[in-house]
Amino acid sequence: MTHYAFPPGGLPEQDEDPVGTAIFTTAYAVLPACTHRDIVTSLLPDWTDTRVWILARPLSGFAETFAQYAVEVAPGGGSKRPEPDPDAQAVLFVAEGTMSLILDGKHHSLTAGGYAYIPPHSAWQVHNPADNPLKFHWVRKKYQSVAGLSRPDAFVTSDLERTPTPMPNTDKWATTRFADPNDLRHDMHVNIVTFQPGGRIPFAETHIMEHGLYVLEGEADYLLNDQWVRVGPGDFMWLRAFCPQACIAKGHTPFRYLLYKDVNRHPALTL
Ligand SMILES: NC(=O)N[C@H](N)C(=O)O
Repeated sequence: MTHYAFPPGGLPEQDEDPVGTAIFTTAYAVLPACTHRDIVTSLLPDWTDTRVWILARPLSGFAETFAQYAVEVAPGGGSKRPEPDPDAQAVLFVAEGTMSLILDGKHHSLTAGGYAYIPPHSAWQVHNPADNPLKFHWVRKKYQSVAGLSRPDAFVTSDLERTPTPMPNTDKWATTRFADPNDLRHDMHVNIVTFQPGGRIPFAETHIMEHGLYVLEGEADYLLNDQWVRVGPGDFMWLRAFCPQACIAKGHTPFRYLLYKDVNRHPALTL
């Protein structure tokens, strides 16, 4: 059965040795699942009974484009004003529990695998109507509008309803695309990438798109710049533009991750 990872939370034992697997460099970061404990969560204005692991944010003036959160909403919690920035668009991806989403006046109920694209200037609300926690991933990006192009339409779907598109020349690497790649109104994609055991990115991809990469299930060796790192469920990777990347899926089950990338726009020019 498909499983979608989420930060484990909890507290480490006081006699544990600190695990030194987190990596932070100017080109990439690795925040392993074991670093996502209770004491690194944030609370947000206008959200009740909710805690958030903020995994990525624009950081340095090198034009990072997105923020990425893992959000845990206790029963009865949620928000009537989830997004303070009207220019921000969002992708919500449910890992566990039930999400009640009101989007532009329409009600949607999302369970594990559920996916919502929320354009900028949308009216939306999120609540947890169930008796168990709602756990979801939230990617935020300020929408970069273009003269003559309207904003993209909202949509709600599920990983379980989508058919992954195989990558060229392989049956071991496929991408589940939620937005139409030819629809230039979109300036970000949040896809799910799936590798069968032994599947690989067989060269060091080096491109302008930034990535937030949350491992949903399975294991792999991942190349970041010049370093190979073993990653598994709940590990998060942040890659700045042009950071070389490749991977080899290990183990006996599919390796899957939620992948943010910025797309379809000119880079801003500075003097
Ligand atoms: N690291 C990745 O999975 N990269 C993808 N091939 C991508 O950039 O779409």
